[in-house]
Amino acid sequence: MKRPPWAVLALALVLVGGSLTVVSRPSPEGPRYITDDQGRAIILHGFNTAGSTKSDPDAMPWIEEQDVENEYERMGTNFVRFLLQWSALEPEPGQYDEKYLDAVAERVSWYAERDYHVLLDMHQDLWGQGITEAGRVGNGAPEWATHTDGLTVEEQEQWELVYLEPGTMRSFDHFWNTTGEHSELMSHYVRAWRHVADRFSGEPAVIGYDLMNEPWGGTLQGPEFERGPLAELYRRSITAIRTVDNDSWIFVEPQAVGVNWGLPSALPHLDDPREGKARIVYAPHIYPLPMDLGKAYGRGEHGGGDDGRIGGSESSRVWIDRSISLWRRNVLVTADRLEAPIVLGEFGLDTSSPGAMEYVERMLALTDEIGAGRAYWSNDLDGWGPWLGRADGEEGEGAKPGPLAEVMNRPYPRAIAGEPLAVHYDEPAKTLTVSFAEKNDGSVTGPTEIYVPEREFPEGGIISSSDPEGSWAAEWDAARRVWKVESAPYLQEHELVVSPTN
Ligand SMILES: CN(C)c1ccc(C(=O)NC[C@H]2N[C@H](CO)[C@@H](O)[C@@H]2O)cc1
Repeated sequence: MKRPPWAVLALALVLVGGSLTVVSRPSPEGPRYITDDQGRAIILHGFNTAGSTKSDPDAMPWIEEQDVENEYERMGTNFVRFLLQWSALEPEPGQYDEKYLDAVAERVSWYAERDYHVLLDMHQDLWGQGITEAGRVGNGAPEWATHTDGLTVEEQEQWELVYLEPGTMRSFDHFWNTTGEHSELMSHYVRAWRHVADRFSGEPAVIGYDLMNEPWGGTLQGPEFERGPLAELYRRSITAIRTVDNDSWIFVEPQAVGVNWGLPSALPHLDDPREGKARIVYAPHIYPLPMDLGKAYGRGEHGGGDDGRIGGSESSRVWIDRSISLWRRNVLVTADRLEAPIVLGEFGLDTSSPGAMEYVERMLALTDEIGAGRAYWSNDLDGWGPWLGRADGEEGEGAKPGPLAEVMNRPYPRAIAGEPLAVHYDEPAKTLTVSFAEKNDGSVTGPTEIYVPEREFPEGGIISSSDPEGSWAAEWDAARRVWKVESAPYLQEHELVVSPTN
């Protein structure tokens, strides 16, 4: 599909503009981490569930409980970014649909029973269904909160272009109070978050709240948007949530456009009024612009060397790698400004595209290297997800796993009993190394937990520690395929290595 020339210009801006970014050093003390109720650093690996929510009449994802079981069996994930819809939560101003929240709670319980962490994502794309009469393109905001002022919204072959439609722009401008005519909208949104947090503050499986998916500033863009109304929405939502929930983590996203591609975000530091350390998480997405322009991560199948043009696959991969490097640098700078851990809220692609699995492996290695959690977009049965489609045959079988499930199913530390220093998976050797520093403040009360897949680790594989013989112990939980490791409490640093059974 040919993309408009402006997109190529945008690509050049991203990749050239990024090189002009003034980069301050990421924090000298290294990455920050989300911690659980045992004081352990948790490493979140999972999926967005699900894109199908956007068009479901009940605003629920396609999954049944068996599919959660199947996901754990096939990939050992421990995290889900679960899509919510404001339109289902608050169908009329100030009226919340408790049956909708009951349905959400039921699905949260499916994950809770399997030791997952659930991130509740107030999802939107293109504001909401109400931007067009047919209601076919947007999702998120309820009709009563949608004010296009009669301006046109034409459906587009490229869905992203609908963001630029006059009626869509106006809907966002009213929400951000750029028009000064509907200040009530943001207040409703903030109160809706307070209602959700009040409902789930007692649910330990709910790790936190992702305040808005891929924010779009309408006529406000860049620092004016991120430091203006977007920061205002976040500050008001954080304050409202903290009146009912002191302990959940609050995830904030930069504006999507530009930052998804690798450009810097201007998001400012956000205070957290909770008792104790701040629990704000920086949750960007990555979709490298060359890929958004339809370029694959393949290596040279279609000719085209690295001649500097966006030509064949070889030059595409070079440009995509430049996007990824730019994204890494700018994400670390913003996370350091926010003094926040990083969770990559979305990354994904058509798994049938050339080089797709190499791209996924690149992103898995990158998030390990920067200490970030990750949620793949998405868990849907649409060629992007890990499933080839629903299994035929007996009731209760899950969807059939595809190549992505194979790549995702790898050893990782679900929880680390200290300050992580490095997590590295050596793909060729199928060996995981986890090193961490002892916390001597008594805040850590649980063991390190490491998941390993059946494939190379039929009985758990071989686990070793840098701790002296006899000062550490590893217990194998065959049902969950998890090593639980108690380490010597008096040592400064520990290194655990899990390798395949010979
Ligand atoms: C112009 N704007 C504001 C814009 C353009 C493109 C995306 C996008 O591709 N997003 C990537 C994926 N994220 C959503 C769900 O959050 C998916 O539907 C997209 O594939 C977002 C915003």
